[in-house]
Amino acid sequence: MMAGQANGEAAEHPEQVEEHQPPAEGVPFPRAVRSFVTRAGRVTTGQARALADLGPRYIVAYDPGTPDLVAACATSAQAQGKTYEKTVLEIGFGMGAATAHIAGLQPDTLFIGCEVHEPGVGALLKSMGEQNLDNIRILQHDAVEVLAKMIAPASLDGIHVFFPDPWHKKRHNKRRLLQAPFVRELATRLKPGGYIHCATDWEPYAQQMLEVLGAEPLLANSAEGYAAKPEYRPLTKFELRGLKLGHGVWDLVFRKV
Ligand SMILES: C[S@@+](CC[C@H](N)C(=O)[O-])C[C@H]1O[C@@H](n2cnc3c(N)ncnc32)[C@H](O)[C@@H]1O
Repeated sequence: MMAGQANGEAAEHPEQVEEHQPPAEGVPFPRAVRSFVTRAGRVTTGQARALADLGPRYIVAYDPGTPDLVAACATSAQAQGKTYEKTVLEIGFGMGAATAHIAGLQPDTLFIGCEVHEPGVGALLKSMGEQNLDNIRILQHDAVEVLAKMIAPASLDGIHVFFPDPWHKKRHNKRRLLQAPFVRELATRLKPGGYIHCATDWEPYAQQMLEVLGAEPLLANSAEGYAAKPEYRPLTKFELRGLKLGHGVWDLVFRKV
């Protein structure tokens, strides 16, 4: 079971989808290989209403003609009289529970969330409306492309990747998001001193994260190995249930040197 399912995501598991095309050498994600599959999932009435009412204000269109999304967001926020101290990118926010929680704790930080699953986008917008949150922008697009085309070098204060799809089966491991070439790209987008915080409940993926983050010369581990869970990351219902059953969760926090 995966983290997102406890939040009401579609039951269809991405790893049920076969993928036959091999990845090209040295390319983070050749277009034949993506870290996600487009899942069926019903948009609820509340999510649809949030998409219609709040989407126009908070959803940012994917546009490779905007090479510095952080600056563009800062400019449009300033036009509305708001200045943010920091900008954090979250990749794969699922239903957005952690995103909304952290955005509520850190009102002076702008959170840019990428998620491809439309019910998740609707769910986060709904939470934003309910919690009166203004400091989140959403891209409903592949984060790999967003990072490559829209995030300028050294523009982010932080990156969150919570419970990325683990792609358990050996033949699917190549679809994991956190691999060396992509980690290098992530690191280049951080400001010096900026951080990347990853969490997973799948130990082999935790080990892979530790290995690839640890091997990236632009990053330094903030802990000896795995980190203690930072207070801002909430425990999801799924995670609490897993912890009660004795399942592990691993957090990793690395800083740009
Ligand atoms: C296992 S879920 C975890 C969701 C959430 N972070 C949580 O902790 O509940 C992983 C999410 O990442 C999204 N995802 C995977 N690859 C992505 C990509 N390249 N760009 C945007 N979203 C992606 C999936 O759609 C899915 O919702």
